[in-house]
Amino acid sequence: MKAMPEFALSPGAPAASGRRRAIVMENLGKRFLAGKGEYTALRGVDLDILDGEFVCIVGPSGCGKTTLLRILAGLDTHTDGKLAVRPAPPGRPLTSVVFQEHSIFPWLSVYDNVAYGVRSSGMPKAEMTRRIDYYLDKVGLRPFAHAYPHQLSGGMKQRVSIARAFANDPGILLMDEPFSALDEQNRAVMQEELLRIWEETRKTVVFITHSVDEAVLLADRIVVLGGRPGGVRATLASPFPRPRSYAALRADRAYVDLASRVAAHIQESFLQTRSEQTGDGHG
Ligand SMILES: Nc1ncnc2c1ncn2[C@@H]1O[C@H](COP(=O)(O)OP(=O)(O)OP(=O)(O)O)[C@@H](O)[C@H]1O
Repeated sequence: MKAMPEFALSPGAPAASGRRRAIVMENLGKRFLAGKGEYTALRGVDLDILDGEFVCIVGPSGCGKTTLLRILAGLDTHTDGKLAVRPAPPGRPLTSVVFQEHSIFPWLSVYDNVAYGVRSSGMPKAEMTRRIDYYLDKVGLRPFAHAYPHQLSGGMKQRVSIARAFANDPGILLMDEPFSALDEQNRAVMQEELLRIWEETRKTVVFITHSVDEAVLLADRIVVLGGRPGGVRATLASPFPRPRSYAALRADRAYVDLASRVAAHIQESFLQTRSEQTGDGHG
């Protein structure tokens, strides 16, 4: 995907924190055609995401989380406001997306699935092999490099998607509920694996989840979307140092406090979303 031309309007200027902004959304909105009218899924979204920041987006069902991610991924376009994404360095993709359902090719081996994007980057073969092996190791799939997707569990397939996304080395990693189809044990393992890889790469990540615990474990900042049309209802900064582990975090009183605050904002957004549902021209 190409860098969006509006970035010229806001060329990587530092945010108040002094860190560069990776994504700038100003009054961003999305209207879908719905029957003879239109349906506004997002309205007035003002949100900056900083370089190297791990942002989790939470909010009630239908508030526009996936719509927002699809717009950031260039899979859909915004209809109102401005969006600017800092261009990735030459030879690197602007974004990579990991979806809820793994999206790996059944006819390719684990190795070839992870290699898929990197192969078209023009990278020298030795470096490519080193990078793919590195991420296969990170997600514990090196012994399965020559296996095919039908020989893997759901958790292993999702690991392939994650290894591929990191191996592509995108400017921004977008994740839409990547662990929600996994059982609790696999989910906990994957969250810690993701944290470990992220610690090493410090990529800009936008991660959608329905799980408050997951958001608190992973995020530097949690953004609560809500309402109909959806918009930013709250943003909460995480006070927890890194590296993090679930065990240590759960024993921290501040963890319970932050999780309760996030849950309260989501509940508030849910009630607001429900009360705004009537007369929306949808369905
Ligand atoms: N292509 C489309 N055409 C019309 N309406 C759409 C389209 N895509 C999404 N919507 C509507 O936009 C709203 C937001 O949908 P979206 O999938 O972004 O919500 P969400 O917060 O990700 O929900 P969930 O948590 O259930 O996945 C919903 O009301 C949905 O029906």
